[in-house]
Amino acid sequence: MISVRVPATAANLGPAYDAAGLALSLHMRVSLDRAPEPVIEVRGEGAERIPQDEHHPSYRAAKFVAEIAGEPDAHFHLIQENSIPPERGLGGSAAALVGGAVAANDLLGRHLAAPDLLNLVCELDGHPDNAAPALLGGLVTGTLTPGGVRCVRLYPEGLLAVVAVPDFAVSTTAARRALPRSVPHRDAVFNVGRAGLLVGALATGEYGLLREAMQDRLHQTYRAHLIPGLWDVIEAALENGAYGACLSGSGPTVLALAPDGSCAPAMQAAFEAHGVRARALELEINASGARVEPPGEVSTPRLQPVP
Ligand SMILES: Nc1ncnc2c1ncn2[C@@H]1O[C@H](COP(=O)(O)OP(=O)(O)O)[C@@H](O)[C@H]1O
Ligand SMILES: N[C@@H](CCOP(=O)(O)O)C(=O)O
Repeated sequence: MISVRVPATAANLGPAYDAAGLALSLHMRVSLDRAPEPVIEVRGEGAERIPQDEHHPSYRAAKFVAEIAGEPDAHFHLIQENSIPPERGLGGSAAALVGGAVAANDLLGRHLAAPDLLNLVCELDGHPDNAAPALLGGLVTGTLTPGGVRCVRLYPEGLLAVVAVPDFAVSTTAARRALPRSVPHRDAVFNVGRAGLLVGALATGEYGLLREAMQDRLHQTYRAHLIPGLWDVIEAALENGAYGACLSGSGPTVLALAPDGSCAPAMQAAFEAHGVRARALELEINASGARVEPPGEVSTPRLQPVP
């Protein structure tokens, strides 16, 4: 059986909608073996919200890889041990796709080279801002082009990701449906400037710029009605030491980039003031991305809330 450990990701980082994402120290493990018929087992965080059949994203990705490897009739035994809360804006579905694709590629003889794997998982997810950092680790900024994914990976140092994870789900599909078909030109200009500043600040360590650089006009405003307290939680993070804060992916989780975890209780309290129970987690930036685990090096991924 091949086991792959895959990190959660926070996409968008405010203005970089569908363009940038950060890998986080919160993981799932996807284990895969050949089997005479499909067997899917899901354990851990949010298992009841995850398909336990061939619709499981890891299974679907594994089948895509099997087709490319010339084995369209292959079946698998899949075990997922999960610590990434599903439908919370922490890239759970992308991580599952990445885990299934990487495990199947290893199991079936590595027919896909690294760039092909990257293209496959980003295409399956529909946008590269979760799948690319889940596969590669660090901060990845990039885009889908007719020639495949083009991206750059950075590793910002001295930065913690504090996330406040509400106890309700928002599906990415529903949150994408909430977006308008067109936006005012001035809002597009607003975001282009901030997205550039964001990547520059994260590349150079000028984190004092993040407060401005993590502002957005392309998606958060249109999604705010789905997340009670969004603006107050962002404000609470900024008032309690965070460099910058925003919606994580399509939400409902709120992400703060900070020097330490001191903004966590205030973020949690701000959600509570709106009747939302939330767990606050202090996460590090994951540098390795998806990693095939050597046999014997199997640790159970655990979700550890801030006490
Ligand atoms: N951690 C996870 N593990 C496995 N499947 C997941 C996970 N998170 C989400 N999914 C699956 O992907 C579907 C789409 O999830 P999505 O709304 O994109 O959530 P997320 O923001 O967590 O990626 C879910 O309905 C679920 O079937
Ligand atoms: N750019 C996407 C990111 C979705 O991230 P997820 O973690 O919510 O799946 C979007 O904003 O729709």
